[in-house]
Amino acid sequence: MKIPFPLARLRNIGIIAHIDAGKTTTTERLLYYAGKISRFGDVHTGDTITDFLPQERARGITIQNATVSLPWNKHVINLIDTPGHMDFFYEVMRALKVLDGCVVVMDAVAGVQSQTETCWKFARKVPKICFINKMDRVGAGYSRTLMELIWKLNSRVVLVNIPIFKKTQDGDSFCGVLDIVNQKVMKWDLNDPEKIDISDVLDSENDSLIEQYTKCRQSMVDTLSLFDDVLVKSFLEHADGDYLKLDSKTLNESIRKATIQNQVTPIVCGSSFKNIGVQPLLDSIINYLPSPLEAVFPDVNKDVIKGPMKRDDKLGILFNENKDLCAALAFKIIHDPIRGTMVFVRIYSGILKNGHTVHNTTTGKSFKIGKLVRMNANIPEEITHLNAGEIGVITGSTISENISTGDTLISHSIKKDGLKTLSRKPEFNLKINPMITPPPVFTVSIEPRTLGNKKSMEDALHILTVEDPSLHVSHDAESGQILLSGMGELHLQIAKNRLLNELNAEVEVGKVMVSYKEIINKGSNEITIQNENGYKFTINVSPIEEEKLASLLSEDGSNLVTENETWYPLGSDNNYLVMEKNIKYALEKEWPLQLSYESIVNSLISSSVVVLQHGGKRRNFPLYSCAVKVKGDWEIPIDTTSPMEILSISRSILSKTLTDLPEEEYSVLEPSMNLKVLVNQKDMGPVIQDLTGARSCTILSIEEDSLTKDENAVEFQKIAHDQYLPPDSTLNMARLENDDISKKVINATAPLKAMMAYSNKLRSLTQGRGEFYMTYRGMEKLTQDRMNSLDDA
Ligand SMILES: Nc1nc2c(ncn2[C@@H]2O[C@H](COP(=O)(O)OP(=O)(O)OP(=O)(O)O)[C@@H](O)[C@H]2O)c(=O)[nH]1
Repeated sequence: MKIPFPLARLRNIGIIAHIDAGKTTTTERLLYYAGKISRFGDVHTGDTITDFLPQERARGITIQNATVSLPWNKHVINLIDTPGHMDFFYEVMRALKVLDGCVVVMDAVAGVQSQTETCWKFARKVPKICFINKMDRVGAGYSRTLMELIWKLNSRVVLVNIPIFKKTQDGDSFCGVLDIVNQKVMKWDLNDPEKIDISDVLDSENDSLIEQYTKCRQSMVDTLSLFDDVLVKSFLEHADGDYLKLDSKTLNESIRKATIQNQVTPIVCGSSFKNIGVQPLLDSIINYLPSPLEAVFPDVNKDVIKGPMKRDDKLGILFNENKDLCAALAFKIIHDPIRGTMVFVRIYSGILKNGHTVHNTTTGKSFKIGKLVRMNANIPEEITHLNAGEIGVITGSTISENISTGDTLISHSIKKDGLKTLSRKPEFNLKINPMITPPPVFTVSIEPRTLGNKKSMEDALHILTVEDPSLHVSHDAESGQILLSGMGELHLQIAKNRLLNELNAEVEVGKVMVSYKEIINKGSNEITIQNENGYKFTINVSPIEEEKLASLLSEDGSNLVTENETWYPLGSDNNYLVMEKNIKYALEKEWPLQLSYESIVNSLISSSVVVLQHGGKRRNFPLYSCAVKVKGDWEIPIDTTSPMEILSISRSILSKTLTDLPEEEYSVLEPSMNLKVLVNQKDMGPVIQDLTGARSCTILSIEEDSLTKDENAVEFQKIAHDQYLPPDSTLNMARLENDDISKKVINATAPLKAMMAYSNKLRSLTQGRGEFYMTYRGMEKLTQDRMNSLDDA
């Protein structure tokens, strides 16, 4: 038998950052230097490996995650190139769910940009290294970017390498890096991407370089010594307290430990476009980011995994020490015109084999899987099995109706049909908590061109939403229209193009509108139905108290089990199905019903989603932040095999209890955004006037760019002060108080509706110098004024 690839030599990583930081260009160079491609493509010519969708090539931006695998120094790196545009943030969220570490790419001119901040915060538990890219550009600021990183992202840094420049007629030109760990000067040949001139820094005749090296080393050791006693011992005993004598192996081990513990971020720099600094980035991925054996444990339902999870060299994570168990998470689904449905999975435990039967713990269904493949961007490679820690794809005719994004799959690692053996163990019900889909904020109406096009429209919409769960389809009860909702205007534009051009749907798409919701202000009556067929359900709906929800949610927002209740998310509108522990069946030793518990829950989920989507009494907008509570006294006949009656009973109770609530108990909500506008001092007046006047924004603060009012700011300002930063002509610019140069940041909250087409307005108010970023803040009740403007619209 083939010996499995050692898990310790595997890296599952993502590449994340603000739009245009250079993620795809960097990925392309990583593939090139790893020997996976013989020439690198370019985002301008639309021939990169990871941006393979027609729309990605046409627009030069990444829209969906692309997985590639590359060898480096006897290791394998599975890498996901993620999109940087905020409309596609769900892609980043789902990649981070299955990755063990990530590379954060920064544009050395732009510094720490807003979407990088968002990604960084979301990835707070994931070990990271940072690649300061675009060092070749005029205005690139290595130390200025680092300063921002420390202040804005609150991280300690370890400078693995720093930039070096050569003098030219036009000034300094970026040509290589000074490797602080290995004491090397590395200079790349601009005419030959393979050629590097490497020398010992101490042999250099450049005193300033030696001084920078010495100071960086000292700063590195001082930072690492805060966390690592082994390093301190080595420094004192073997290096005689001399910073330069500490060997690179000890340093690398220490950086690795501190990175995996999330205590420091190693920094490397370069220019992907000019092929400088990419090989040291590859080394750093291997040296500092965790293997699956060192990664953070996945978040699972604690009711079935009672003891601590353990790690095994070959089997990955052991749940309840079960060595037969294979557990995987489905994190992405695509429909390939030739290969059919393809489900991307991350294996956490055991081995998944071709043709084995798997059990979906989310739906309660079991089925046989077809072929397994490993994807390199859009090129598949057939394989016989997937080992723990690996990322791969399941294909086969049975999977399309049996797996959705976020489902946990269980299989027997050895026996082809070994589910019977597993089904007696508690971990048969293991759930790796899925990612939560963010609420959509924009909507378009979709109509078939003719009645005959209705079926093909529904099929196309089904494919779109299965592939991208951050798109939602609903039905407007009042107008009878089908509505497609998403995360932003670009998101819906791309979806529209896919519908028309890729999926060939004959549809008319309306104009983009903001998604409104409704909320109930108090709980509805509890209604019980008990019928002669032996069904009994008691259900009511109440508004969710945010504090209660926050106290229940695990850190990544998905594990909701209390002593008496389990909370199941209902789509993306912050609605939940709350199942009380069943009084009758919970006491039985073995499950007495024909129908699985999962299919009962799934029926209740389906009916709740339909009724809540049907909308509130004010404007029929979908209901938001509701808990549908099913009391624990429910009963169903023991021999029922179909959930149909559960669907219809629960739907009728829910509709009735919501209809009984008077209209005054419903309120309309609109999406509210956190807004950050960067402008020069002299443009502030008109920008603020426009925001507070026509756009009803609330200004929260006005700050200097790159300063943070965060409570950690003082601590991190001190860290920034203590950290040695190499000389950088742009460093002081960040601190200049000169009104013409220093940018101000206006922080505000804004109703999304008022911010539509804001980029044109800001451009005209600031002669193109202003920038703005928005992130979703939450749904807010409409003020009377805004309610009136809704009436007028
Ligand atoms: N000068 C310079 N330009 C670069 C460098 N790396 C990338 N670029 C350019 O930056 C632009 C964006 O590069 P991409 O690689 O598409 O950036 P991205 O982060 O993948 O973008 P999204 O995936 O759309 O978020 C392109 O014009 C690249 O050629 C670099 O090192 N130096």
